[in-house]
Amino acid sequence: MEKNISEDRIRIIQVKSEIAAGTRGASLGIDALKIASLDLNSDYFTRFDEEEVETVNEILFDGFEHPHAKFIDGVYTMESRVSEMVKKVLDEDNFPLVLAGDHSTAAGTIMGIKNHYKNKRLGVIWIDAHADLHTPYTTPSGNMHGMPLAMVGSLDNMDCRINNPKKETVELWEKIKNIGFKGPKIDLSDIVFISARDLEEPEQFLLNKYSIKNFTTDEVRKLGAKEVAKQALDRLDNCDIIYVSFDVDSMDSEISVGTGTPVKNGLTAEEAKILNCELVKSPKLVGWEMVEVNPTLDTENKMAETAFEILEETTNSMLG
Ligand SMILES: NC(=[NH2+])NCCC[C@H](N)C(=O)O
Ligand SMILES: [Mn+2]
Repeated sequence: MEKNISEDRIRIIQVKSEIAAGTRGASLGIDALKIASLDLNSDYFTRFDEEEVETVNEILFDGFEHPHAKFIDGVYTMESRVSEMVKKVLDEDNFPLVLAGDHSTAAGTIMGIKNHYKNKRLGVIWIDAHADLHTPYTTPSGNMHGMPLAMVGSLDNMDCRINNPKKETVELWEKIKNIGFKGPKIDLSDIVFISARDLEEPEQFLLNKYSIKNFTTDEVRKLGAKEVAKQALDRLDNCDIIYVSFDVDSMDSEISVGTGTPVKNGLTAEEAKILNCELVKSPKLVGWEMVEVNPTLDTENKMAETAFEILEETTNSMLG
């Protein structure tokens, strides 16, 4: 078993990038979490060593050249940097706890994990309103935070093609899929979604094609968050290691106001907390991530305060 996470092994990796989101402001999410910790009188951010990945957010001022994969050149840089940082932290025998802006960089986290654990089978638990399985060929928006799982699954999803990205876009997309090493980092059937409820048809097609399980909000409510966490881990029984990605928009749009793409019928904050706290008890856990807090869309930092409480309890839960 992999896990024995002690307080001194946790490295908070900050990725204040927002270039892959469609709405501005997610790069401020990490600072909003820190403000929340102060307002809630928590010593959380004094407890762990931090790392920070340098961003390229200034490219936002230039406008985008790739309509079906906006700022893909910057996204390629970010995925590479995150991947290297996560690998470095794991190489040093520490635990990557990633706090990021837009969700695209979770692909970098997965690339870094797989680059360290080359021969291990990685299971991914994706708690999110969205499936983030688009490609430049299928995206409705061109926003690359809708694409991280396709990046690490090395997918194009040509069966569902609706866009015709230009040559330069495709070249960069190929480079992204091959960061770290050539080809897929995960098996698509080793993904479990929780509360994914705003999927486009090309994504639903992939869920069916690879028999990917999505625990709906209804199932979480009926079975209870603890039971769903158990069943999610059971489904990944054949995986050697587990990574959990928590997008705050998995929570209901009444709670997750301060995020770029809120969706109705989501989790309660309590359900999200229990799910994360249970999942991170797995001895196979090798990484955890929280994304998409956007204080510019919020009132009185509510989103960050809710997210911070989940962050703190989840971290305490992984320490055992
Ligand atoms: N990580 C996120 N918030 N993703 C939202 C994606 C929304 C939509 N599916 C799109 O591709 O534009
Ligand atoms: Mn997401």
